[in-house]
Amino acid sequence: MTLQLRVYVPPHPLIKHWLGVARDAGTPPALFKSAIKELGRWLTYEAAREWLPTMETTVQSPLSECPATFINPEVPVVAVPILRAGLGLLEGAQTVLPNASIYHLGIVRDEKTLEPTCYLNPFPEKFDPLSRVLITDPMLATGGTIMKAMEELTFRGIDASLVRIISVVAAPPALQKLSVAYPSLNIYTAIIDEGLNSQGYIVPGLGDAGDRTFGTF
Ligand SMILES: O=P(O)(O)OC[C@H]1O[C@H](OP(=O)(O)OP(=O)(O)O)[C@H](O)[C@@H]1O
Ligand SMILES: O=c1cc[nH]c(=O)[nH]1
Ligand SMILES: [Mg+2]
Repeated sequence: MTLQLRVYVPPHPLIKHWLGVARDAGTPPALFKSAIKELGRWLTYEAAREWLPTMETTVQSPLSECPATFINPEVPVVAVPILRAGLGLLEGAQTVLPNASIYHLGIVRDEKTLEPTCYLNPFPEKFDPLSRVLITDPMLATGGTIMKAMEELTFRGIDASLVRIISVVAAPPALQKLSVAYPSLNIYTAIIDEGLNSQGYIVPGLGDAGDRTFGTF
């Protein structure tokens, strides 16, 4: 598979640790949710590098004036959790990006056809084209869901190169689709798995992320 887009798998011990906890079928929902939150925190930290806009100024230290760099408050930072499972990652992301505006995007895939349906879209008609957008969705499987999310954003003026996707497990079909449609996109994931089973679940994956987060088995 040839990928043009940039897919980062940060080699961080905390990311590996929480991925192991999330993968373990014996992990109960409360701990699973904590693991996903931690992954959201560290993946967002990694994704923010060279993405969050900064501004240069000076501050007066107790001893003298010195240069200082701050996050530029004029550039909108937008987080888009894909319901339901993206909410767990969002919790961690918000610890890194406390001032982000949150737009909850509801997309569910049909369990038989695997086709995504959007049931909640609170987006404005147009976003500020300079907006930095973080999409949170733990599972990139067939890619139907994430492609729909990208379509809804780019249609409203978002530049794909300013989007960061954080996911826990990404599979080749999703990465292939994103690569063809959005070559300038950047994805941060805890792992890239082998592929999908006949029901569209990622193998080895971690099962149904939404059900495991919210205890709906
Ligand atoms: O790449 P795809 O094949 O489209 O699958 C990935 C999507 O499937 C899951 O959501 P699901 O539809 O189960 O909704 P949920 O989060 O509400 O459980 C997951 O959270 C992703 O959003
Ligand atoms: O493995 C998968 C694939 C899609 N959605 C999930 O929650 N898990
Ligand atoms: Mg689900």
